[in-house]
Amino acid sequence: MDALLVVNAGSSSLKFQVFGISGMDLTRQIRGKIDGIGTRPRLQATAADGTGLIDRTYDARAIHDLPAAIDEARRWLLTLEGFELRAVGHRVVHGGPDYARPVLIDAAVLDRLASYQDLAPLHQPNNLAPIRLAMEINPDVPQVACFDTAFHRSHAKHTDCYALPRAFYDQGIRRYGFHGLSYEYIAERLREVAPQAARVIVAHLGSGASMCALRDGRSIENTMGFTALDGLPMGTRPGQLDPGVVLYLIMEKGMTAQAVSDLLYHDAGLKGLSGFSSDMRDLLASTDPNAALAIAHFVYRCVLNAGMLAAALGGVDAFVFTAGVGENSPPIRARIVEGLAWLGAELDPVANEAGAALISTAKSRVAIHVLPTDEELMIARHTLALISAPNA
Ligand SMILES: Nc1ncnc2c1ncn2[C@@H]1O[C@H](COP(=O)(O)OP(=O)(O)O)[C@@H](O)[C@H]1O
Ligand SMILES: CC(=O)OP(=O)(O)O
Ligand SMILES: [Mg+2]
Repeated sequence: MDALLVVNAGSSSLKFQVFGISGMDLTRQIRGKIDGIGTRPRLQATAADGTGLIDRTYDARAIHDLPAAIDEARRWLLTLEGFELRAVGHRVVHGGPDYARPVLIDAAVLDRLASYQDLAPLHQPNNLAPIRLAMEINPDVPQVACFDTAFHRSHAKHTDCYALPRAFYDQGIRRYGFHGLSYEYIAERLREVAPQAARVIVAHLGSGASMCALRDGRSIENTMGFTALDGLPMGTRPGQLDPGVVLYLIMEKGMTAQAVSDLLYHDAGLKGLSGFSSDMRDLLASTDPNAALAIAHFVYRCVLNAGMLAAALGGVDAFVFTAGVGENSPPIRARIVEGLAWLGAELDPVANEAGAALISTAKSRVAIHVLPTDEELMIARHTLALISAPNA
């Protein structure tokens, strides 16, 4: 069968899927992921009918980073039979000022994408490594890069700029925003499940976390900026931080730029505040007061940022939870919705515990949805469209 491979390297997980292609039709054949990288690595894959193909756990040291996960996933994928690889689609977190839509990758594109490495050090190197590998192994198979930043390129300029001299904007120092493939998918789902909702806040709460304001299905604002450090607190990133803290650490505490970068990308957020884990499941299961502090901070910042996006939208018709925490954690959803009571949001606790798709009461003024995201499907569609009509 002609097949398309999708690769999505996140900050704590590597997701991969195989789609069968026939003309412009895509049929999902395999869903796979390695999550808990560096904490509790686990490789799982299922066939189209949900049958388990592999479920293997590893010692944290065996798969301690994304390159190790890529290696393991590749070894497993090579054992599959019956697929003729026709294209590979990749999630690439940063598209910089140059890429407002998916692009076919060649050596020049790859060089350009590598130049954004410092703008997304937790992701970009891991996004580009499998591209280089596939170029080496299968140089004739087309590869497509799909960007987290592209969906936000519709933002108005006054929302996109920082209050810095204009030259900095022209150099590309802008509020790009991320998780765009996820928001693009959710916007599409909302056209089916809530077509009347014009003003929507989507909370993508995973290991990386952000929120997006959708007006009529288009992104008008989000909580991330130039890099994926801004906005909400995350597994290992602090979210919004006074830049004065960075200056103080370098100028007064003598930290090197690299040490500050490591702190902000790897040792802050839930991990930094709790002192022991970046994984929300660990914090929820713990009785440590520092875990409670990390959760309270996370919930508070989510509520605060939702208020900001509500202002950008001039009111809220619907609120969507998605990604690892948003899709799977009833207690976190409950606490965030409690903080949105001022907007007229009211939770149906039974629906929330049951993991229903709609978790608000009938009289809630904001419809609260839980919609599993599907970045991989968006990547597959963009990839198929580009290889079918590369010059469109
Ligand atoms: N049942 C759960 N309760 C709370 N958090 C969960 C649950 N399941 C997964 N998560 C959280 O989801 C995160 C992974 O989300 P995901 O969107 O897959 O992340 P990423 O793509 O950024 O690697 C994990 O770090 C974990 O904290
Ligand atoms: C942009 C980003 O933070 O991505 P992820 O949530 O996959 O880490
Ligand atoms: Mg992710």
